Amino acid sequence: MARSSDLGVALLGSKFMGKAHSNAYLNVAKFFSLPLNPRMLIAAARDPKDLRAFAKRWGWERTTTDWREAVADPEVGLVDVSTPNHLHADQSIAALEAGKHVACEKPLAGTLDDARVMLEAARKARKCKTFVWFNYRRVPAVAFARHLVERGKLGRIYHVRCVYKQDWGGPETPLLWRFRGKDAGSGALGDLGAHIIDASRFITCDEITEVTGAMMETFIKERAIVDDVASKAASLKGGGKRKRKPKMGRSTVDDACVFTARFKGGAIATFEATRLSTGDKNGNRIEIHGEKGAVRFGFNRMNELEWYDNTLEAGLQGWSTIDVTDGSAGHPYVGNWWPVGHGLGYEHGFVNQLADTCRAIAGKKVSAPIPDFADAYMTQRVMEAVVLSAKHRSAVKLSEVK
Ligand SMILES: NC(=O)C1=CN([C@@H]2O[C@H](COP(=O)(O)OP(=O)(O)OC[C@H]3O[C@@H](n4cnc5c(N)ncnc54)[C@H](OP(=O)(O)O)[C@@H]3O)[C@@H](O)[C@H]2O)C=CC1
Ligand SMILES: O=C1CO[C@H](CO)[C@@H](O)[C@@H]1O
Repeated sequence: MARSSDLGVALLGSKFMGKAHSNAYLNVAKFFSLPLNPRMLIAAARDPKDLRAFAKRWGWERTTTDWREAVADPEVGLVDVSTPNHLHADQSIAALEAGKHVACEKPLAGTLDDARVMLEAARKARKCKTFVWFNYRRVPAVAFARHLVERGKLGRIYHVRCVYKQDWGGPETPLLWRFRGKDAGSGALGDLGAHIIDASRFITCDEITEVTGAMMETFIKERAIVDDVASKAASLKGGGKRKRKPKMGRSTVDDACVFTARFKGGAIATFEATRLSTGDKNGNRIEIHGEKGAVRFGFNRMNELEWYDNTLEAGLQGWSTIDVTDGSAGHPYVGNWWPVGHGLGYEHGFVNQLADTCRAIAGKKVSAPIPDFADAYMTQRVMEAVVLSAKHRSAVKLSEVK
């Protein structure tokens, strides 16, 4: 039975992110004391059999293959958009028009045009709050790096260096929606680059003003077409059930991209995002160097933050590794989980973000900004500047990208 403190949730999409978010809805109220608790009301996807099994496993009360039915449900207060990028606009806007809060996966949209109409819809729906699942903001080490910047520990920032390197995009991986421009918008740029653009803006508390020297490359031009049978098994691990000689289709997105950028505060930055970094699985890494200190974060050691204090006397200087697992020492979120030293994993970022989302919906303060549509639109503009810079082989000022 619904309680007044319940937040009815409709989840759109039930695969990778559908699971990550379901895990968050299941666990958030067990680890955080919240002003309202999510109720897993209705899950929507295309395949009814898969969907029923998913709902049973994760505890969703109802299912539908019609996402509009889920969005319109009067008991739903929050619509969670966990579908491919080309659906984010229609689904988010329908939810906002129905008076629901929206938590949409990243990137905000496949295209800047879609992102713009989403932003306009969010502005019109004054009573509704919007959130974008840039989950790395809620990794304790990343949130702690921002705290250090806010406390002036780095001083003036000179360098921002970001890479997001994965290797699942080899020729064996079929033409998933992630390789189709009309569904994904872009490839490595929107999939991986969006995360590090967002994280760099978040940690530095600064905005990118110019993108230069972008290169985007589609190394693998054709991939096996995913037929209906294979699509159920095909995944980021590659393969799935293949025909002997599969029909091939054109990949219309970048496999990799690199660019440089300038921040308003004067820092210069390098970015690299790739699905073809052989040997790298989730190589999300950010390094920031300032006048007074520097930080380095790497997802492979996500419970640690490397720190260099440039204000110490010369003989005492050196990189140190902070074990970011001590809530009582001010490390964000971890106090809600395990005793010191019993770190967190990938999935906890989503739970931490959901806790802050529930607080924000209830009008409570959160310790660091959760990206809303306006915030994620800034990241989308940077992505567009990258596309324009690569296309015209030129520098692009963000003021030229609206
Ligand atoms: N924050 C993060 O770290 C991550 C974010 N993402 C983002 O999450 C979103 C979803 O990605 P992910 O969960 O990996 O995607 P999946 O391909 O794993 O799942 C997509 C889901 O959307 C449903 N769907 C509805 N309509 C369509 C359609 N036309 N084409 C394809 N699927 C459809 C699918 O239904 P059915 O099950 O019936 O096929 C499926 O449940 C993307 O925006 C992506 O960028 C993804 C991974 C990590
Ligand atoms: O955000 C993301 C991070 O990694 C995934 C793959 O492992 C991406 O495809 C995804 O969209």
